Amino acid sequence: MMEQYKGADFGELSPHVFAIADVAYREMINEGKNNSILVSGESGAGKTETTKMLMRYLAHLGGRSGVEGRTVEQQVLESNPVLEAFGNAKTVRNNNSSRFGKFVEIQFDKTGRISGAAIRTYLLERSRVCQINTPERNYHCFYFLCAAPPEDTQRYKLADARSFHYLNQSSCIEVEGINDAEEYLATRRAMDIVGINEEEQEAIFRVVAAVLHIGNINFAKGKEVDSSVIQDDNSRFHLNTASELLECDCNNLEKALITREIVTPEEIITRTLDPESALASRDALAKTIYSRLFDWIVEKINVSIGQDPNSKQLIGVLDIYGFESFKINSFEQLCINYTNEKLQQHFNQHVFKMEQEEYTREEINWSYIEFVDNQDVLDLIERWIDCASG
Ligand SMILES: Nc1ncnc2c1ncn2[C@@H]1O[C@H](COP(=O)(O)OP(=O)(O)OP(=O)(O)O)[C@@H](O)[C@H]1O
Repeated sequence: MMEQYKGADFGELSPHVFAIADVAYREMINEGKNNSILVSGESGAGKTETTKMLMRYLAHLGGRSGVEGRTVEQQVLESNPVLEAFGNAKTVRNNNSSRFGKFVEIQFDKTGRISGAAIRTYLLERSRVCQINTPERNYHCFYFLCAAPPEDTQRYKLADARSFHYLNQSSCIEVEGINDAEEYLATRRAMDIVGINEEEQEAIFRVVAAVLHIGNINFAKGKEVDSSVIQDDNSRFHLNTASELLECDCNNLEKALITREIVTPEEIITRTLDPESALASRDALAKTIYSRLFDWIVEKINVSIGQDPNSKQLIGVLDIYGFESFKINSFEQLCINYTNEKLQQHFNQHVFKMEQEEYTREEINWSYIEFVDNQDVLDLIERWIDCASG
């Protein structure tokens, strides 16, 4: 199929993602134009799969066969399983839903060969780390790690996924078509290819396990008013294990969870927290650690793939998270849907509005094409943001 679309005139063959990638590549080569491809659609529509096909096609056109070692295109393609393990989860709509936005910039040299790449990610859904509902799951990597070979799970003091609060809030632990044990090994192999070494892999999974242990730390009321203590021996075990895995002092970790420091111009005031606030601070810590781990992995992949400082030509592929509407929508859905509306407006602007204005200007006889203009939706959200920010 790739061969058929290679160099074919746009529109000559049936519509296909390869046709879009082909025209982007040809224009870049022939006219020196950089191009970006926006892959949009609601959640589960097939954006991520389409993005992978676009990248495979670009690798087919600009790849360097016969090159020794790991090529840029191989690393870019192999970064998908790694990013999906840490940034994708089962949702109501999609068993492998991307919970972040991704912009992949593929750089080419003068001869049209791929010479570097950069991956930028946006807005990982942090709330999922601590809160999930049936029939959804948390991020895949947690289940992969719980299903790892015994020597690995023992090292991280892990047990069945059902024993962890961050996973057992949903009754969905296994997903049809996903073999967590095999995926764990596949993720490790993909990490090797993208240049994450054994020691770094250990550190990554230590942090993943630590997040699970943090989620099992519970609090009881302390003697003082509005204070709390570690609930029982079980919670203390998880606190100790989390601090071992994170290589931090156990007392400091405990203090960080049950107190809050308020910095004033004069002094730093330490206040104790009631059990409910301590739980909130536990969850905030888990979310922050996980999202920073994700950013670190992306950064690591980028360093390993490498950028071409001399590259003048590039093709960007944007895979955003799709539009979502649940029974209860949170701030995250507002951000996701606002982004989608904004991109839809960009599409409307270029495909309908500007094009038709040009027809009018040039007095071309054509029949007006109706489209749903979502400007009112954007006005509503943007004016609300303006008001909220004062
Ligand atoms: N071209 C395809 N061929 C076969 N199956 C596909 C194809 N595209 C998508 N699918 C199926 O649909 C599922 C959802 O696709 P994908 O993850 O690409 O959706 P998405 O639009 O990126 O969703 P989200 O916004 O939730 O990340 C895939 O896991 C796969 O099972």
